[in-house]
Amino acid sequence: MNAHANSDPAEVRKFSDLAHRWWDPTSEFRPLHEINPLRLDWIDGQTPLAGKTVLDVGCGGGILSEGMAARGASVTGIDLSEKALGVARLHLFESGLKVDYHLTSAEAFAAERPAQFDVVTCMEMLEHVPDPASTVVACARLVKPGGMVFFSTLNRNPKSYLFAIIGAEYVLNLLPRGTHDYAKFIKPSELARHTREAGLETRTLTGMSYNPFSKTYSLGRDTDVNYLLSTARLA
Ligand SMILES: C[S@@+](CC[C@H](N)C(=O)[O-])C[C@H]1O[C@@H](n2cnc3c(N)ncnc32)[C@H](O)[C@@H]1O
Repeated sequence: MNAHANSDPAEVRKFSDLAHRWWDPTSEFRPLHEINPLRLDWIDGQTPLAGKTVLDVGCGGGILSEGMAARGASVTGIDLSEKALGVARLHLFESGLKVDYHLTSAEAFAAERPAQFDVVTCMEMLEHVPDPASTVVACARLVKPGGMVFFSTLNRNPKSYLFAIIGAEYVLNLLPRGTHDYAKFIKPSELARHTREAGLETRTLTGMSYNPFSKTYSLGRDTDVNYLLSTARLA
């Protein structure tokens, strides 16, 4: 397979165009900054990150990658946006952390480094690729047998359309218009089928909700809009 076949250049361009604002917590990337402590604790609580080798697929400017490195993991980040990776590399000078960034796709990296990582994360990325099942297979190939793979994405139903597109992009202006394409949202049952077919066993399904009054995110049982799925590769 062509290394970059499973990518939509328009999607990658969206992130490249905004990349210079990645680390501004008041910018379009504010939601990623705000959810970062929640998802870090969620991952760390299931597989302590200290001392692990971790691959962050679709790492962008490195918000999650750096968070995991700060918790003692040896982190590699991959993305297809050269600009986002440029910002990620520059930010290491500011944070003093160490992350190994590469411009490549999950599929190409899986061919190069199969079964090399204790943990793989693929957060807020699957809804931006043409063939999410292919990305899931690549993540399963990249993790060591017995290792964990973590995903997060957006559910597909009328409520998620209302909250994630109308609410976030048109009413609250949390995200630029056009950030998300409803047709690419993925139901938990669909993601669970992709992971099962890739040899990954489901561990936990957790919801993430935004409260527009307190302007805070929280994890919980409501998987209607944003959700996180943890899986383990069969040993
Ligand atoms: C919403 S950002 C999420 C960044 C990061 N995972 C986080 O949650 O903080 C989506 C990222 O996926 C990247 N991306 C989109 N399509 C990709 C592909 N086919 N392969 C690798 N990265 C991709 C974009 O360039 C962007 O950096």
